[in-house]
Amino acid sequence: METPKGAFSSSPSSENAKRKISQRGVITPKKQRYWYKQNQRKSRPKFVKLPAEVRVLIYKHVFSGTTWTDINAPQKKSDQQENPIRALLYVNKFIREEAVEVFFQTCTFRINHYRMHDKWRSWNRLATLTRVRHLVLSWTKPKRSKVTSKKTPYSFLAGLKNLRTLTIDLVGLQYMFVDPGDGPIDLHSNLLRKFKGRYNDLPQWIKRSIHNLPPKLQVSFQVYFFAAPFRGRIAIGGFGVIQDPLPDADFKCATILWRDKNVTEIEPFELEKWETRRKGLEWNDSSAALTDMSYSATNGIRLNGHTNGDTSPPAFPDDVPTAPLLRLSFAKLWDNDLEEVNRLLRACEDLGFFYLDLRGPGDDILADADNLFRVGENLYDLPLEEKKQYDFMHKNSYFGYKGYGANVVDKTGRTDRNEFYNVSKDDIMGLSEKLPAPKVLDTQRSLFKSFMTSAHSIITMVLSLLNDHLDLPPGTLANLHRVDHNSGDQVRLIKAPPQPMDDRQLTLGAHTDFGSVTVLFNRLGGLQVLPPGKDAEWCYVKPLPGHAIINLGDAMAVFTNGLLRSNIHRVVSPPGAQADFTRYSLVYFSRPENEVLMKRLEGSDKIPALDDEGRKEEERRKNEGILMAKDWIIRRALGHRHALNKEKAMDFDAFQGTEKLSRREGK
Ligand SMILES: O=C(O)CCC(=O)C(=O)O
Ligand SMILES: [Fe+2]
Repeated sequence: METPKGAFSSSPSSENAKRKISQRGVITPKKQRYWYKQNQRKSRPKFVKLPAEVRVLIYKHVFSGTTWTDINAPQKKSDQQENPIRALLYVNKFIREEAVEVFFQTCTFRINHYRMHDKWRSWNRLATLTRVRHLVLSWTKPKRSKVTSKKTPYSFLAGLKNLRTLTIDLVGLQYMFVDPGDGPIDLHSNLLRKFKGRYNDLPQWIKRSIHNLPPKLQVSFQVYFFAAPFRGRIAIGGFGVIQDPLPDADFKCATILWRDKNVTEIEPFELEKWETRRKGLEWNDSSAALTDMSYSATNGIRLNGHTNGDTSPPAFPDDVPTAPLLRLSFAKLWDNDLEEVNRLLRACEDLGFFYLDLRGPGDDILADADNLFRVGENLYDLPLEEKKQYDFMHKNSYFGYKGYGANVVDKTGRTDRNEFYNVSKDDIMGLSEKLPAPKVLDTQRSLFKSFMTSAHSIITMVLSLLNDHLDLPPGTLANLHRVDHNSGDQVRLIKAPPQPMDDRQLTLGAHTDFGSVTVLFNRLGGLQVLPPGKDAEWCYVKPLPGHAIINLGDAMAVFTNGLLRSNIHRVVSPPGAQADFTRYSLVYFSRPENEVLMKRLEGSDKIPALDDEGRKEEERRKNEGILMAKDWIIRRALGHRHALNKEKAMDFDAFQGTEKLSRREGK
């Protein structure tokens, strides 16, 4: 909401403020002095002694988000007591004159058509009408039609000279019931018909009034969807229109979130997203549905018990321990900025994790990442049966889909709490046979290609800088990771739904990444790293907008015999209130080309020589047939799949990566 222009930009004691206030014609300096003295004399609380801008902030705080159904002032003392917020306007003349402006700028008036017949006459006469900025008209088809007059009750709209937003809420709850377990349902056409019906119900004179509103006025219609538990069944419905009846109107749709039978949040969304929403209308995950009946209302009507869908999640809390990742600039590294390169080296040796600020030169990949997050949401909206068709583990491939709970995450045999889908770089770049994939992915191959190309070039830059630092022959690392050669590089789209409050477990088990360099995009918290050292504790990595999280994997630790770190990390429920939200994340994993050997690299004096333990380790890899990057990665990626490996999936020693090297327990 706007601050009254210029009126309160400095303290009342300053000449400037006095001049501005008096220019506004609301309070003259004389009046101000008078009230000030009055207050001093009576030794009342010194509210008016506060700087004017602070008073305005207080008024705003009190009034913001309030909705009123009555434009008239409360007439009696008892009205004011019932209405403590508006009572602020009646404390005294000074406060009223100041606050009333803020009141009208900040709050919304709502008129229900049903009650118009006894309101509109008095409203028509009100001088205050010109001050109203935000109005919601809610329309219910009257049961007993009291509104007979041909003279439109909406003539008062013409008096709303300063109206900024008009929201037309075609209330009229339409709902249907669905039994849990009914399986996929397509409600779209049904709801569409009902919404159109609501709009058609509007009398011509209302439509005319709406059409005659000033062109600049922002008119919006509301569409609400909801899904709410009701006597062991699910009521699903919506109200409003979803068709733009005014060609130039700013059409808005909204999703309502119900919690404990109350509307707690309304999320607006643009019409272009309607198609995406529509897909969400299919309720297709009946196995996950309704484990929690307390509420559910999501992007359309996707019920999975705990999710509250894609209303904006709260910020990452500031009272949880976070890992001290360095924040590096892509632009500076690209320019070979000496200081920035030194920080990169420090980050790769100390923690093996850092943030990369991509804003500016990395805007393209940031935009691709945003789009891929949406692709991820569409992908996971597919029915489980369809997604399962793309699980290729039985063909000894980790590309494709991994179902919820398919991996063991600890020695006790607990399973993960996420789904993911791996998209192969070789497939997208046409370097290998095309894998079967769902349409939502197949139609996005050029987006994947663009994202993969950008991610790979970031990785090549990091590898080249590390190469210089390690004094390896020029191009050594980059030549083990050529984008046009076969490797296990992949994009991973991950979805982790919220977990029940009393049963939160690992979403993704503790691990080191299997390959070389990982580029990760997070929106919600939940990723944790275990810093080196014996007594270290898990710390969250706070997602930063415009930044990727970069980390090194097993191959870099092996190539450099532990000089560079491949840090252990895991994923848990997002911290604080974020835990109620579905966590999507997006990763690019780069890996050495298929035939590269997982061994200490030759050719650098900086890389420590292998000790006995290290030599044994290399020998073991050779004997187990996992010396080649390709085999190393398959073993790591599929080892914990219980459907493949049964009891063995719990053997964390058998499938370990460079965890021990990463722990540096002695240091
Ligand atoms: O989702 C995340 O933030 C991390 C995922 C991850 O570590 C992985 O897939 O290897
Ligand atoms: Fe990872």
